[in-house]
Amino acid sequence: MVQELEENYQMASKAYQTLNGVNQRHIEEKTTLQERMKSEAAHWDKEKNKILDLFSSKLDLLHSHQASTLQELQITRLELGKVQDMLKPPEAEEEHQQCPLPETADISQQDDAAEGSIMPETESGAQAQSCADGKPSLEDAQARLESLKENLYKREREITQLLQWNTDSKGDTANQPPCSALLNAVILKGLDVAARHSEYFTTERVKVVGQQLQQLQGELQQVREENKRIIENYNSERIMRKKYYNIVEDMKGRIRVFCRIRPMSRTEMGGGGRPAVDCLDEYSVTVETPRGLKEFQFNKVFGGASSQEEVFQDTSRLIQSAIDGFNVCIFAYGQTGSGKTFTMIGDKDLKNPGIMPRAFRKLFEIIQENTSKFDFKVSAYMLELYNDRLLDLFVRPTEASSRKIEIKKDKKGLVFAQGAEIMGARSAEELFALFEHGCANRHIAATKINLESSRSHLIIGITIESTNLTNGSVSHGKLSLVDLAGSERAAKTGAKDDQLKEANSINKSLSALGDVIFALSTEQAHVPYRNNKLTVVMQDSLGGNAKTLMFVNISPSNCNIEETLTSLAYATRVKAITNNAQKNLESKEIAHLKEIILKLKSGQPTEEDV
Ligand SMILES: Nc1ncnc2c1ncn2[C@@H]1O[C@H](COP(=O)(O)OP(=O)(O)OP(=O)(O)O)[C@@H](O)[C@H]1O
Repeated sequence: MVQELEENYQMASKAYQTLNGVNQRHIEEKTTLQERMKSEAAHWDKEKNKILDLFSSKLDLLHSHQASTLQELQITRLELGKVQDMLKPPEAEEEHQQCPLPETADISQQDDAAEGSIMPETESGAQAQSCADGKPSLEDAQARLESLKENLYKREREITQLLQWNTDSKGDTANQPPCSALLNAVILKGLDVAARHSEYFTTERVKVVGQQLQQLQGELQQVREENKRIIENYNSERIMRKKYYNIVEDMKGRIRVFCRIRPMSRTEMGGGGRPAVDCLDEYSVTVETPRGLKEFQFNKVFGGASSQEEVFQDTSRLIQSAIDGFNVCIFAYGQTGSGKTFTMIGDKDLKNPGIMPRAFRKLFEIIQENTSKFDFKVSAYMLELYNDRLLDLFVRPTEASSRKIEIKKDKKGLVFAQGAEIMGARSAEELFALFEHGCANRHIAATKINLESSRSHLIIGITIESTNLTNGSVSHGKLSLVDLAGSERAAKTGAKDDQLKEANSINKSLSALGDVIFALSTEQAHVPYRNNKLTVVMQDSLGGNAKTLMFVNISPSNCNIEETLTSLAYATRVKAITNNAQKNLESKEIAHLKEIILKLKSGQPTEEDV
């Protein structure tokens, strides 16, 4: 007996030494990796600065181009004015100057003009006649004044349209721009007037004016094309800059934040609401506030027309990370009725499945592709945090209320739910069946804002153990999918009694989450994770070792502006949080030694004993 104990002790000591050696090696590997990461981060910082420099020089160029374009437009406007003056039939001047004669016209024409003989049979003819008679009628003068005023407004509108078109980068190139249309109209008008007043407008004169107009038209076309090119360059550089920024932020371990704007709901449209939120490009969202337009930047912005598939496409690489042994968390945050459940789960009859069902499918697709190289084990737990209580959704509600579930952290800082039912799944279908079973036990109620409002936070934890069949190394990945209950104001949702209690509990937990986010984003020494069960559950996802993706869901309507701004400010803070994602991988030796130690501890015989 003593000898056996001695042998066991020897074996444990040996195991301890081997583990120590492996540990040392890992520390060295970690140091090397840290150094490499540091130098890569420095490299990316340099790259980022280069990109920023390039961008600002391009921006300067764009500004100077825009200034010169504006100048040219001013000149064009003046030129147009001059051209109009030149084309103005002599009668207009006569009215203003009590029948003065064109300076350049010859004497015979002047005589004719004085008699009104070159005036065609227009109202101005009559006016000229009355002018020649020396008895201008008040009505005539007034009518003429009105028509001049109308002409002036028309010109003003044309010029404004012309300027507008030039500043609008999205002008349809296939369509003729208003400036060309305007010039063409001027040319035609000029030719018409010239034809009617052929004595005054000699062919030579018409030719010169025509040439000037054509030259002007060509210059305008050039300015237009250059403007378009500059704006295209500006837009593509803006997008490129943000892409690189995302890569750098990713490398730093920043939490990724995607913003999703849902379409206007029938209730919002019926209540006279109008859209006040817009996506500027795939990274920026703007909100019309009473204090002006506010812009927010995220790693990705999805508009109302984005499909569930598009949203998932940008998310799916995280599923691969979970299989590779990373701790991954995807969660949705937003006002009640903003589309969190639609994004995470899908619509009611799952015609438009969201991230969760798609993630289940993707998970097993990747597993299927790798079965020749790895052995996989998938298991899941499903909880809801309802009225400050953690409930197991895999058991009946009556049983769930008597179960005690505690959130614990393992040595690597990974959160797990002690006391929760953990179910294995061998296919996407099995996992989905488990999920549906859990969903049936959830707390859902109708509020004034959302007919199927989630009254609890939903937390699904999927663990993936994969054993490399070649070298025996084992990795443990975790995929946490969280659909948070919506932040809300009781007055707006019409909550009473039990619903008010639910709403208070939801708001309390979200406020605790806000405190954690604030502490992390401002790098405080103390992070108040323990203030609420929600923050305890999410502690390895925020500021922990997870690769985290947050969806901030928002309504597009002007009636939700306040909530939208709060959510976007919340999400902007989350963007600043850095996680330290690490792969949970053990070599074959460590996994084996751990198994032996466990067996020794429990007094079971080991393979070596046999
Ligand atoms: N992108 C979208 N496209 C179409 N319909 C959407 C979209 N997002 C949300 N909806 C619809 O809007 C309504 C509210 O969405 P959802 O239930 O997902 O909101 P929620 O944020 O989860 O609300 P709560 O916090 O109250 O649970 C649902 O009818 C949903 O189908």
